[in-house]
Amino acid sequence: MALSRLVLSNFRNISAADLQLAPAVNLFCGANGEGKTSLLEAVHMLASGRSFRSRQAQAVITHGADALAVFGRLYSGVTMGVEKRRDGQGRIRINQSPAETSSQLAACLPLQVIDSESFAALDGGPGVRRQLLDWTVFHVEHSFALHWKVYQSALKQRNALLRRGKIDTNLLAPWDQQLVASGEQVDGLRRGVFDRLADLFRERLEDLPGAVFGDLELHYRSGWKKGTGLQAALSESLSGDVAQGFTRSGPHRADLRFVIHGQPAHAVLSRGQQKMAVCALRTAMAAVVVSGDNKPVFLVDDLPAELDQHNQQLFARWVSDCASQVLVTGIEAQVTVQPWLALPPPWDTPKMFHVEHGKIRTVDDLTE
Ligand SMILES: Nc1ncnc2c1ncn2[C@@H]1O[C@H](COP(=O)(O)OP(=O)(O)OP(=O)(O)O)[C@@H](O)[C@H]1O
Repeated sequence: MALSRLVLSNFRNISAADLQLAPAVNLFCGANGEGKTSLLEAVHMLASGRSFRSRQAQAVITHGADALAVFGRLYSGVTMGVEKRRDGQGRIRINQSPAETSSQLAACLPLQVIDSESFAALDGGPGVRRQLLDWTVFHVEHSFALHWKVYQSALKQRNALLRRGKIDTNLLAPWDQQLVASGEQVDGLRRGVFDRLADLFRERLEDLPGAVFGDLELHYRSGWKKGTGLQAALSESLSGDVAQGFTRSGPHRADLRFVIHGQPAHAVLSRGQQKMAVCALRTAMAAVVVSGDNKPVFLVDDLPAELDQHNQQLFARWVSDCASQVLVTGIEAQVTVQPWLALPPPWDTPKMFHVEHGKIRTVDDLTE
């Protein structure tokens, strides 16, 4: 669901901004360090309650200010607000009422971010890829959040017992039961979504220049021994789990693998090819969610970096097929606007903003 209005106060170097956003493409251009990424970061905070660059809200609040606030209105009329204070307190509101969890924000405003950290989908740890799969499952399978929560709480209890060392294994039984019941559910929901995701990912790879993409395979790993039930896997690894003090099998160890001729994809693909593989994955994730009826918003930090013009245009087309809206940053306005101009309306008429010293203004003329 697209954002129609975005209001910020004391967000990094942006002391105040009140923006009317276009329903499709919004471009934010300016020199280094002027506040472009901060603006995307603010939208991310609105959709999740946290920054994508810093764990500490204090780092994000403008130096010398006590609190930051981000407010957004969606084209549907829904309003959302996040406030963070320097003392660690904060507030989340949806339609002016307090929200209990940040996942309520995520449900209102599904978001995809593509920035320099996105390469971690290929070269980072399994946790990053698990999160990507789970983002997709969360938005299409409404029971997923509950099963995952139950699983994580059982896992915490089981690990606490395992850490004690010599334990009566009967004590583990109730937690194992909960772990198996919720863990099999989590795995089943992930598998169903993964199959759709893998098909849509492959479709996008077919658009890409370079035979190497024909050899790129995406695999799902459940987190325990193939062909075994979770209960059997837990029993089999029990002595090792007791020795190590934690549970080594289960959906908390799930992973997605990107493989080319048996090698991790990031060891084979060029940097630009890696970025396109990430873009293919992110837009495939969004396309899975679209069939669930809530189109995501894309935040793209410096789209032109590493991509030639053909790939930028391809990405713009993928986004226009699966997103409700995109906010893109770039340094040169003329370069940043190019990929969108050949798309069908309303994607061909980007709204342009210039960002300078934390001040954001709309511009009509690209040479301004
Ligand atoms: N808490 C803060 N208070 C005030 N200013 C901050 C704070 N944190 C960061 N800044 C400054 O805000 C500016 C915004 O940086 P941002 O990353 O948004 O720039 P950018 O336009 O995306 O640049 P680039 O093109 O280099 O990526 C930087 O100059 C940074 O030093």
